[in-house]
Amino acid sequence: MPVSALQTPADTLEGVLASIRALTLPDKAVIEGMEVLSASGRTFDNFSSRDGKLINKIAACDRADVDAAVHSARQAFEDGRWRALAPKVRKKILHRLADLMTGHAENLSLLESLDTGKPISDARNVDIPLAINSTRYYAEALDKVYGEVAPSPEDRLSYVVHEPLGVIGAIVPWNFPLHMAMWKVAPALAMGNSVVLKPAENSSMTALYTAQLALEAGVPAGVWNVIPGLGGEAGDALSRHMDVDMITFTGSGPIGRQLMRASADSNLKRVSLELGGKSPQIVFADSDDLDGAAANAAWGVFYNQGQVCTAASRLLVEETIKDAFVAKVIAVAKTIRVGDPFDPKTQFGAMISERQMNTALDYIEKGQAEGGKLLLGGERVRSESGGYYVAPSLLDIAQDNILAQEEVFGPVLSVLTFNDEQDAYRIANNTIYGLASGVWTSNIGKAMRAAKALKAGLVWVNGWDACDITSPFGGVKQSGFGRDRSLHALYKYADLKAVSISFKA
Ligand SMILES: NC(=O)C1=CN([C@@H]2O[C@H](COP(=O)(O)OP(=O)(O)OC[C@H]3O[C@@H](n4cnc5c(N)ncnc54)[C@H](O)[C@@H]3O)[C@@H](O)[C@H]2O)C=CC1
Ligand SMILES: O=C(O)/C=C/C=C(\O)C(=O)O
Repeated sequence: MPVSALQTPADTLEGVLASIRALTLPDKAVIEGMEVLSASGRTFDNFSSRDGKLINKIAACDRADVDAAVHSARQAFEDGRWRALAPKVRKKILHRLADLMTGHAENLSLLESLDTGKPISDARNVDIPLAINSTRYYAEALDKVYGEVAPSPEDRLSYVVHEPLGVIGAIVPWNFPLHMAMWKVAPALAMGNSVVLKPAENSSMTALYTAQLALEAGVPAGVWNVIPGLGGEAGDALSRHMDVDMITFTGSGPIGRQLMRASADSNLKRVSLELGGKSPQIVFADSDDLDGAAANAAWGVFYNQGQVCTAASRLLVEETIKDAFVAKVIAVAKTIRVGDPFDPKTQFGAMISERQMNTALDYIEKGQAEGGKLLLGGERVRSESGGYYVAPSLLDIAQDNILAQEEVFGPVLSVLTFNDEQDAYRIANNTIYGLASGVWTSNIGKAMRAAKALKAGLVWVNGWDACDITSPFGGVKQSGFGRDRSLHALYKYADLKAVSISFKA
């Protein structure tokens, strides 16, 4: 059980390594308020992305553990130990959780960087603060959930209330482990549900740690269970469970499809899917901030080593400024400090796994084989460390190149050109995905037309990743459906009940 409170973050590589050595690494499931081994006693190996070495062995939950966790969550839901608390009490407890996460932010950052290979500075400045922010946002929102009074005859009162769904199964990925978890867990809990969370097998530790903090904050046992394990075992069993009311998921398209099949084959549980993307960033020649556009073109895809569902992986630049603009992007990319994730100065760390690294390298090779011209990077770096590092890479491609269509989920930026507005929107929309999109222009009319023309759940004009928790996040087409963030995500975890009462004398 974690015990440390506010710590001063180490500001050297040696200091971070010493802090990590001092940590107790979470490795057990959290079910009914207890840290438990898997029922079978099996574990899975958790490897470091930074150097490929074994970090620890974590409980490998399977069907039996999922049954226990869902049973615990159901009991907690039905007896009302959480749902029936006054909203102001639940709010206070979730704020207390956010306070504890803040107190433990350095440990959470260390665990996140250790598990994923992301730079410690990103974990400290982005992942963990955003996870805390989500917790606070939904703590604050939960006592503002009002129902409606519906038009009725005079001797009748008809009203509509939002009721929690019951047991929510949350399945999250490894690219922003705690951040993605709290996008789902915080609104689901705020609405009064119980949650069974399955973290990705590469990145279970911050969720396990935070579930312990939730107990300390006063979230009753059983209300938030965490079952680490393999996707095909724990994740599959959760998705097929007859007593889970909803699966909320972020991850790959193939698993998203599988979750829908599992729902259809079991109890028709709701499914909310946040899947991948091939997001375009369009740069018009009339932009008066081409330096800003270049910085966003680079960081829009290289942040988190490109492992972001909204990665701006297609740069669409107006033909007339192509060469000058691409030179600017390359200049920015060359300043990115690739290095040891535990060095606080590092801006770009390791990819999650050997598999993910090889996927990125394969795509770079295929892109070139299909005529793409490599402009930067394209190779594995820091290989002597044993970790999984790919250089920020840029390719000039044609529209029929595989890199114009398929998600790489790695640090690979593909450059395409367009001639006019309609050409830009046509190319931008020419994928199966529709998650994020961006436009750089100084023409307000063009910005408005682009916002309308782009088929995406998110459109950012003159800035990439420009929204926060207050805006809904999610996609159209094969990027999925359902939204995280904002009040829309809160209501996603509720059902509507319409009541009509006669008071005729
Ligand atoms: N939209 C996003 O943010 C993400 C997209 N991806 C995409 O997916 C590709 C493969 O990455 P993976 O880690 O393999 O993604 P994935 O979709 O397999 O994993 C995401 C989560 O689903 C779970 N899962 C896996 N198989 C499952 C099953 N049969 N039933 C239920 N849950 C299951 C995993 O354990 C993990 O918790 C990446 O290269 C990337 O293109 C991956 C992670 C996040
Ligand atoms: O915008 C953010 O804060 C991060 C979003 C990342 C994802 O949803 C993802 O990569 O899955």
